Amino acid sequence: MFEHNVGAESNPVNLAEYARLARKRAEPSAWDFIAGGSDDERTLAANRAAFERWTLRPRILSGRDTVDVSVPLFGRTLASPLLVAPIGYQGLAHPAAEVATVQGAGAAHTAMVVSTMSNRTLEDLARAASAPLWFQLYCLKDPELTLSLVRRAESAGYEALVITVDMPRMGRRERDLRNGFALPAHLRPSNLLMEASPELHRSQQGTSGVALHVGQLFDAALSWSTVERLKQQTALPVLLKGVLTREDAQRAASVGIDGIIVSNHGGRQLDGAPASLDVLPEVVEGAGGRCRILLDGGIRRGTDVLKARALGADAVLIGRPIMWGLIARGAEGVTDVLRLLRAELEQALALCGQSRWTEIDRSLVALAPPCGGGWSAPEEGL
Ligand SMILES: Cc1cc2nc3c(=O)[nH]c(=O)nc-3n(C[C@H](O)[C@H](O)[C@H](O)COP(=O)(O)O)c2cc1C
Ligand SMILES: CCCCC(=O)C(=O)O
Repeated sequence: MFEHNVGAESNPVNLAEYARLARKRAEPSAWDFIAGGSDDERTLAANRAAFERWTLRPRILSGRDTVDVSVPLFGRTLASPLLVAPIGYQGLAHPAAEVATVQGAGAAHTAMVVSTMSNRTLEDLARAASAPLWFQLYCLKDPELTLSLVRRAESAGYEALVITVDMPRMGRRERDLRNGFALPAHLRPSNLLMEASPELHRSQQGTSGVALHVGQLFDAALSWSTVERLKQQTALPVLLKGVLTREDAQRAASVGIDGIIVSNHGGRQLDGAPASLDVLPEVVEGAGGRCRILLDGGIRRGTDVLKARALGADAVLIGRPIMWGLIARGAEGVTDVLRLLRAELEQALALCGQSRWTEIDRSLVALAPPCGGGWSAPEEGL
């Protein structure tokens, strides 16, 4: 299983080794913020366990010696089906924060989704980019401030708008409550031009500064009408991030949403929500071919990416492993994590007797026979 292969740490050869290295280097409460999930962290563990339940069905003697993992998506061809997931407050991981991630992703020819809660402005990040950028939007209580973020992203050349819909309020992350986690004073939510709220930076055991800030700022009454209005207000492709049911996929498709990201926010929101991989087939069915389908949560190996494809994903997003690379080695670490994962994906594709990402179908996977041991969540929240 994923964490069993952890060996040399100075020169990581897989993502688990990056996790080890990053954990040693990170400030403990920042590590907890990044690694943790909500409540009992069941959904966090479920995301990984879901991949373990599927096996691959390799086909032999294919006679093909090339692999092509490029993906046509929203009018452009991405070099690979990997995207960097939106992650807020990357200054916790590295002094250069999102600038290093954008540079690292660019060097790996990988598209990146920039969070509303980035520590560097979306304009600065656009200037540092050499691969496509998408903008992730948190809908704020103030609709004008929300719309101004969309306009800024459009002007700066972002190519898609990802509206995160699973955080009308923040999940209870008990690690953060225990640590009295707050954002260090030198880190700011730079896209919000106002002064940051003092709560965000106030550390007090039993509270999370980040959660208090979300309570003040985010639209807790976020609804379909807000999403539909935003869809009308922008010409960018619009994706909803955080869809987990057939019903919501049907509705998203019926209001003209261009893409769905099947996600439980990396197990950080509703604990008890299903693993994203487990609900991928029903979301694909609900969307009925009308939206592109992406998935995130628990992807740590190239074979995981392949399984997500076989069950219906057009592309996938990578969250925490990007932070492991960033903590361990800055921009180079981000590039290396993405290169490792892509190399694993290409290797797995070839060993499955396939040559094209776009041609993979459901016949590539089968449910694994139940094994006695079961999955236990690694303490690191890997
Ligand atoms: C530290 C951290 C910060 C995150 N910040 C955001 C964010 O600002 N916006 C968002 O839509 N999702 C955010 N997410 C969720 C990720 O985009 C993604 O859904 C999740 O991390 C994927 O799971 P994985 O970490 O197992 O790959 C964050 C996740 C982490 C771990
Ligand atoms: C204010 C949101 C912080 C980033 C986030 O989405 C998360 O921690 O999951």
